[in-house]
Amino acid sequence: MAKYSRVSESVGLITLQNPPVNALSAAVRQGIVDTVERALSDPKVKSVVICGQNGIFCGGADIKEFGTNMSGPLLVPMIHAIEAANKPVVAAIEGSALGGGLELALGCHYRIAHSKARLGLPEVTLGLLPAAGGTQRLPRLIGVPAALDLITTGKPLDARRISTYPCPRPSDLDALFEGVMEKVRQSARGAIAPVACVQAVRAAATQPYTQGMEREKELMATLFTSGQARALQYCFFAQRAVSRWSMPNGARWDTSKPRPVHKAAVIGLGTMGRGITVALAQTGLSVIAVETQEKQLMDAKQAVSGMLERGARRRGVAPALDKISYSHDIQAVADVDLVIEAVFEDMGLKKKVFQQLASICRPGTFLCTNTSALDVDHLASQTHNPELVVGMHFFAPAHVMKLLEVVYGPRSSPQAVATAMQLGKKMGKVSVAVGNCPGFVGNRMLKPYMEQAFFLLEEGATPELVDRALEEFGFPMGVFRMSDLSGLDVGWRVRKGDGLAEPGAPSGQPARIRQGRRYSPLGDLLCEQGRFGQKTGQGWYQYNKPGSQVARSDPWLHSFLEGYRAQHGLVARRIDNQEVLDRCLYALINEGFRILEDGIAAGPEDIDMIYVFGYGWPRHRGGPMFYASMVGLGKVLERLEHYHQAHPDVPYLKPCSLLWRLVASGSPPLHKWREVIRKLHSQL
Ligand SMILES: CCC[C@H](O)CC(=O)SCCNC(=O)CCNC(=O)[C@H](O)C(C)(C)COP(=O)([O-])OP(=O)([O-])OC[C@H]1O[C@@H](n2cnc3c(N)ncnc32)[C@H](O)[C@@H]1OP(=O)([O-])[O-]
Repeated sequence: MAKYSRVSESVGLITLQNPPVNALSAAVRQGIVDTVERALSDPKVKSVVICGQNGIFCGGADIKEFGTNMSGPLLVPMIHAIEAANKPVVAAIEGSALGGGLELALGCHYRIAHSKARLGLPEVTLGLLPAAGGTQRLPRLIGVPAALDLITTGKPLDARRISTYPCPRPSDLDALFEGVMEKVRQSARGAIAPVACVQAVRAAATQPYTQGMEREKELMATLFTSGQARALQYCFFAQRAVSRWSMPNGARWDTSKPRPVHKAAVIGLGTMGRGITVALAQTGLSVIAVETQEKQLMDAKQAVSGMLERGARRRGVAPALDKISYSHDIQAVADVDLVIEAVFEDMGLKKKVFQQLASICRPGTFLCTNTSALDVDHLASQTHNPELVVGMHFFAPAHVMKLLEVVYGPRSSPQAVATAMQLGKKMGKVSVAVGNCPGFVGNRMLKPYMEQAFFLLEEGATPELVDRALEEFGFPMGVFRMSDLSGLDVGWRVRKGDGLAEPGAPSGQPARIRQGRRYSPLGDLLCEQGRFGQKTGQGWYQYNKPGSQVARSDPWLHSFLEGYRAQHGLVARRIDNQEVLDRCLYALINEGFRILEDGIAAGPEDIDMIYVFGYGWPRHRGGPMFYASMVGLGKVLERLEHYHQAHPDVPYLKPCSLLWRLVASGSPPLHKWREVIRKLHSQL
């Protein structure tokens, strides 16, 4: 696991060998200890070089070992021994030196890095801190401010020449640490690792090395056993697991070959279409951007160019303006490899576009829709080759948000899914393959979550109370602030389409019952008043002016809620944070179990990654299904039953049969759920 050789007579060369990233497993650590000892005791050897095989220095500690009984030499004494060596030891860094890998390099006396190498301490993203001396050595090497930045964000750096480093000279250390701590607490949203990172670097800056190392060890011990570290490490593997997709018909990632896509088209240049165009062009594809309205086309061209220029400035590259050609004629897409339709969310309009595409595009062109909830199979049936049709559901802003739901219908070919998944990966997205149903995975689960929030308002809560509870849990925005941001009219249009938001219920039907179940018309009533959220300056909150983002509590809304309750004979009761979390989150999780039961998502990791990357679910809580497994499935079931008994007219609160089954089979850990689901499907 660490090869030893002697080069040029006097140089001992130690090569880390543990594909794919030379992670520091027990065997590698043992290999390093043995080979360092050998080099130091060989009188012919005057200096030692440590490098990694296959162009990568080292990806850090072996994360897979974290959940196990760790054996083998410890990293800290191993690195100390290298630092204490009486012969010069040099780290020769190619590819990546991350986490424990960089800490190993920091223990060496010199470091030489390839100009393309990436160096970083990403431990914080796994809920940990660099506890092999990283928080103590790095500030000593590059200064406190730069070390704080690297350690608290986990972002990697390119290798740089020393002359380009700013000179580390903090004038007021206390103010610096307080400032960083404040910033970290705000952006961490309840994550404890970034805070511990600041505390550890503070020890480096204020205490002797040995005491600093003690502090680092103590903080790491707290993090290591925290549920947050488990959740973040779960996310690391889940993010990689979702690329190994499978479909219920047995098609899989490793047996389906994607087709290369060089030229793509985007139809419809509203907010989504513009973002998708930018994302494709930045990936290096040629893009035909189509918008039939001349004025809209001109506006879109200006907006897309602006986005590309800003992005290029940030990344220090040339903007990919010449990758895009604009057209108001859909015929321009005749020779592309793949089309992404992003017109207005209206089935009639989308059907028409698909019929046109089917007759214009050359045979074999993949036709994708960016719908967020409509039936992909129905669109596929408008074409001659339904096997070439899949959904590519991007999230706004499409060139920024990491999530892509790739939606397959019953007739989508494995090759079409593989091609969309690979294109997503090229665009830097976390692509998750999901089945076709209204709302797919993400928006389908959002429905019961939002419904509960509305019901809580009817029962006595305020938007402020509900949002605060969800934000304290770790969401960047509560449900009502989010709804104001994305526009209340969007959901209103969908509810009208579903025959729910009729002004005045059909005769004989109470206003709070629709289609035989409890319904809250609160959102519809606000829309009827023209309160669409931020864009109109009023929604669940009030804003200084239309477009402003600073939400303020609105006395009008509070008296509106009181009037509404009085009109419907509802008596407001006290609702606490726990009830908000229980009702909103467990209703969402229950739908997640239904999605697994229906085979719409292949496993809980898929759902979790959709929520972490697309819906602001706090990463340090691992995603909704992971969270349910941490809370305990028995408890989730018991709470759902309790609330369903209290609200029998709310079907979303009725625990679904997969949850019952999992609890009946002893609440197995999340990685075993697939077995229970498989059994369930084989019995159906
Ligand atoms: C005492 C404290 C010590 C210390 O402070 C703690 C640490 O070091 S914490 C650690 C701090 N270090 C980090 O957080 C670095 C985490 N790693 C990365 O950021 C990227 O993997 C890297 C940039 C290295 C390569 O990117 P890429 O080229 O796009 O490749 P890829 O990402 O697709 O990975 C390929 C395969 O390798 C697997 N695997 C990777 N790393 C590890 C690991 N450390 N372990 C185990 N496995 C690892 C990965 O799961 C995947 O497996 P599979 O079965 O094929 O799905």
